[in-house]
Amino acid sequence: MRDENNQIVGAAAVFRDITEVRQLAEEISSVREMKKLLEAIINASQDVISVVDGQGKIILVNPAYTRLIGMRREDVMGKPPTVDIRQGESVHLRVMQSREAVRGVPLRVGPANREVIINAAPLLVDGRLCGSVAMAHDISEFKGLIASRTGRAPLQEQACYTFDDIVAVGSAMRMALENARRAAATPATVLLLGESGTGKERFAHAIHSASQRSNRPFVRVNCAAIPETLLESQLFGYEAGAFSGALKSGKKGLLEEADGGTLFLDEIGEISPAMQVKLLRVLQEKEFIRVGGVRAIQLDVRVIAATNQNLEEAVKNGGFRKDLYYRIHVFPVFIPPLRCRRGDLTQLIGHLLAKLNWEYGRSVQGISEAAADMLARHNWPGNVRELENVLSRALIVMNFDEDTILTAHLPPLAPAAGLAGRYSPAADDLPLSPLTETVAAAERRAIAAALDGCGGNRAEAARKLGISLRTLYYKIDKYAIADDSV
Ligand SMILES: Nc1ncnc2c1ncn2[C@@H]1O[C@H](COP(=O)(O)OP(=O)(O)OP(=O)(O)O)[C@@H](O)[C@H]1O
Repeated sequence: MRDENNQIVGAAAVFRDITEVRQLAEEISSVREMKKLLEAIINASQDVISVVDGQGKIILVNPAYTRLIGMRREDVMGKPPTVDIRQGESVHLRVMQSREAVRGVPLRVGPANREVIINAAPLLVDGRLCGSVAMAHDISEFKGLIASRTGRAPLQEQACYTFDDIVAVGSAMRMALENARRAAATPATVLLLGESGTGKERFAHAIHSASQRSNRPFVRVNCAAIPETLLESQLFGYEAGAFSGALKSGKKGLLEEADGGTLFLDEIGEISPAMQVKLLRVLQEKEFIRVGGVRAIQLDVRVIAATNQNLEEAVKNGGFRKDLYYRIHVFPVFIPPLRCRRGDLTQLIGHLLAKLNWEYGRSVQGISEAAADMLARHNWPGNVRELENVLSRALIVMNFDEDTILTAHLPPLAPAAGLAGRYSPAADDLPLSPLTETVAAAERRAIAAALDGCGGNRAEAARKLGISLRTLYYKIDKYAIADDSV
């Protein structure tokens, strides 16, 4: 019917449609608001969250994930949940198979091999499995918290790095790596020699990880950081009531903590003559007595020692016991300074950038040619650690929309003598020890003689030697030139 009534019915239908559309629009907008709110909550969470869909593909990660795991959103989205795992099995896959939640699963994740504990649960909508959600917690944070509450340094009981985590391009470094690999396959005591920041600790981790003791503890003792008065009780532990302030139950020392595993004695050149005697006894007898105790405790540890000092020189001038030196000098591995392996620079920069991106929650892609050239011409007295610091500073000064390190982001770096021109990779890998040691010894002698000749006046000695005062201070420190010779 095409009468008036009909028209009224038609208009009512249009009005009803408009009302429905309006309601729908309101619902959509509130769903959008809810989605935004949920996203804001997930993004604000300090907990690391990742979600996979029903097909087991990653569909959501939050910024805390990027920071902790060290991988960018675009590197993981749409990928299987195993993409970020270094060690262990994917909890998402487990949850999807069992449709049950899991709690407290330890894993190692991301380029930095971060140790985390994961809880995960299935996403069930009307009984249908739609995916899985996981939350990761950084274990080192817990360890730090426990340490700050108990006042006790956290024990490092697992090695975090393998040989794959060591950049070694040039022949000198590859040789060091090869030696270390050989040493790892034996139970021999290893002595890591190299300047500060060359990667001795990383090598120690890698040797342990590749050894038969890899699933046993790895305990690092920084001999320079523990005060002399505490070193003995920290190393050997003590019996109940051994001294005032001692725990009633007594305490295990680091040696016992390392039993069955590896004991990493970092900065071994720093220990006092008295401790040298005690340590020698442990290495010879393979047993020790707790402070205040009488019972000898058997010990089964593999020792890796490291020093940035010239121990041979220290033995000659009486600073280090000869017998202890020979005990630890079983399998020496010399790690060359960065200035002698400039061919490693490009790869090191890439490796460190991945690590720093993770630490700073950034996604810096690379470095300009001019900036790389500037880094290649620096002498790197602080070695890889200095390079890491320079790159960290660059990341800090960069704006969030910049993804390439430019010279403007770098601090002033003095070009090394003889490297004023463009760096040529062919000039890589200066000769290895013993020539380096000979040169170092000659340098040490020259500096000590100059200081003597100038009555200890460092500014004058620096002028005579033709080096900056800063370099002189660095070298005095590096070669442990005693104050009395100054
Ligand atoms: N070959 C390498 N590849 C990748 N990273 C490295 C390498 N060498 C050193 N690093 C990094 O450089 C920094 C310094 O290394 P490390 O602490 O192992 O040096 P070190 O020789 O033990 O220093 P120190 O004598 O001062 O204790 C660390 O962050 C380490 O991870």
